[in-house]
Amino acid sequence: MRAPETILPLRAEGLGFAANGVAILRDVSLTIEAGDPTLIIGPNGAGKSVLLRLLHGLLAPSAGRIAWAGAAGDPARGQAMVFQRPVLLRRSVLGNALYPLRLAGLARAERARRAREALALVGLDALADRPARRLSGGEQQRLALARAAALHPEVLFLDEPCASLDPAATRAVEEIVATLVRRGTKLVMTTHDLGQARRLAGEVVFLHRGRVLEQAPAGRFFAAPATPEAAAFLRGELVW
Ligand SMILES: Nc1ncnc2c1ncn2[C@@H]1O[C@H](COP(=O)(O)OP(=O)(O)OP(=O)(O)O)[C@@H](O)[C@H]1O
Repeated sequence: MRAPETILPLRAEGLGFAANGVAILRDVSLTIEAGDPTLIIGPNGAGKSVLLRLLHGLLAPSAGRIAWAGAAGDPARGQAMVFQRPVLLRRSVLGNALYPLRLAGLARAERARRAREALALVGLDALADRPARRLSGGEQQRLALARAAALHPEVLFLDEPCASLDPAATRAVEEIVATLVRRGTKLVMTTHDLGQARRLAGEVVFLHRGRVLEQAPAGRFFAAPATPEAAAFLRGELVW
């Protein structure tokens, strides 16, 4: 069930991030609205992961600000994140799905219901009692998705969730993600896989050397990128 008060749009204004005196993100301003998935793409080292971590609140910006709507609520409650390499607890598959629900303060019966529902969503219900760390890479990533989905976030951040998966496992993750999108979850995702970006994106944020060069509807971005850097990236000619 969606919280009655939306936390979107999410606005970043003049966002900067520097580490050890090196600017990694510079003057990033963008608005993320409810609706179709936002895919953040760009060459290796462009700052995609750093941007996602800033938006999620895992990193603090060195400059600028991030503002969620629905200030009355706690934005942390409306969003969840899945990482490239999931960190699973040394407990069962079900135990992993239950854990964040307990942290969120949900009642026992509701925790059990949501965890079971999320495991069914990702096709892991039959493996509920297995030790999570013995799952395959693809299964572990599906469990990480279940763990996040069980929180019923309005916004789900995914950082290269398929980077270490084979094509079949990648397809499975994409199907789960598509189901979440159909259910109304706003997806904000980084990927280096242009095919995946084309399959999933409603809009594209193109990042290059720490700056947002384009934010555009996916159809327009892929058909007619507005900057020479994006055009070169789409041709496979921009490596940094
Ligand atoms: N906490 C940090 N401290 C110092 N440097 C960092 C930190 N996080 C990221 N970087 C550097 O910032 C740059 C951008 O990193 P980031 O991981 O965001 O890029 P990316 O676009 O996600 O790249 P990739 O596609 O290779 O994952 C890189 O040069 C990286 O080494």
